[in-house]
Amino acid sequence: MENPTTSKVVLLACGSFNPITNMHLRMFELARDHLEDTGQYSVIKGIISPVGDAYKKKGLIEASHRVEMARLATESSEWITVDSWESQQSDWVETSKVIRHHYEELLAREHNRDDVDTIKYTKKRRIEENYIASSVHHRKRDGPQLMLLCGADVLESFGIPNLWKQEDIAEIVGRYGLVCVTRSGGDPHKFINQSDDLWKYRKNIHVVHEWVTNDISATHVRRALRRGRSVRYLLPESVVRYVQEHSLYSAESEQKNADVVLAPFQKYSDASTSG
Ligand SMILES: Nc1ncnc2c1ncn2[C@@H]1O[C@H](COP(=O)(O)OP(=O)(O)OP(=O)(O)O)[C@@H](O)[C@H]1O
Ligand SMILES: NC(=O)c1ccc[n+]([C@@H]2O[C@H](COP(=O)(O)O)[C@@H](O)[C@H]2O)c1
Ligand SMILES: [Zn+2]
Repeated sequence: MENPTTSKVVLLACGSFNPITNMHLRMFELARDHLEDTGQYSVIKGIISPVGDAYKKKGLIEASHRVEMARLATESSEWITVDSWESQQSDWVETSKVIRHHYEELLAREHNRDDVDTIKYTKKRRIEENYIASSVHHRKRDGPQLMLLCGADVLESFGIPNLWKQEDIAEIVGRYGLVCVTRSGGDPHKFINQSDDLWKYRKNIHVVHEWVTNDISATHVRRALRRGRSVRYLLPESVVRYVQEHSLYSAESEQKNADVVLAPFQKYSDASTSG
């Protein structure tokens, strides 16, 4: 029987998705199982938010392609969706602002079910049914929670100087919450233990252990593609087809932004030098 005190959760994953891989999709399934297994949460929706071109990461191809591939990849999911708001902003948007944007949308949707959404109608209807079912069964005072979903490498990147603002980390982890999926080579528990800031918010950080260690990375996929190797079964078939049809990922595309500083470094190094 369902626990009447469960909180509704929406999971938001920010990243390059250059291109989206099966592991990005698995990350959502693993996180939902983990959260629901605690008996405290009911996960009603997942959002993939590809970063905009202004992030300037090396090898980052146009957002329109990355968004379209993510759309194709999530077509068969009943609960994972893609949102292009972040990718359409002309400047790079800090993750804390992306979360705020989606949280405001979520609250607005709670009050107005007629708002426009990019997800197709059937998926929208299923998600809305979930909302309704959860609000009938679990009369929680507060609305749904939005949590950031990431791999352990993103959590560990919190420790890289000039990449994240301390107040943003505090807001993401303290106010919203983080779901972190283990990735080979990382040890999120150790990282949390060693950081006073993260330790303070440890109850808001849900570490999901991926037992089937999976080393799929978009870097590996791009490398295979520019060498003419197969990437079948690492990506959804529709994404493999899209990559082929548009001849994406070449030696040339990998050189994009090669001599440009990543947007957060640009932003925070400027801030520290300008006083
Ligand atoms: N194999 C994986 N295990 C756990 N998390 C993953 C895995 N692959 C990607 N992620 C997570 O998915 C999110 C988006 O990642 P991103 O788009 O950078 O993919 P990536 O495979 O790491 O790509 P790249 O190699 O270009 O960095 C991040 O939170 C990242 O940690
Ligand atoms: N300070 C910040 O808000 C900050 C810093 C670094 C990366 N990020 C985000 O984390 C994600 C990381 O993506 P990659 O792992 O593909 O680089 C991106 O969505 C990026 O915008 C945010
Ligand atoms: Zn990555």
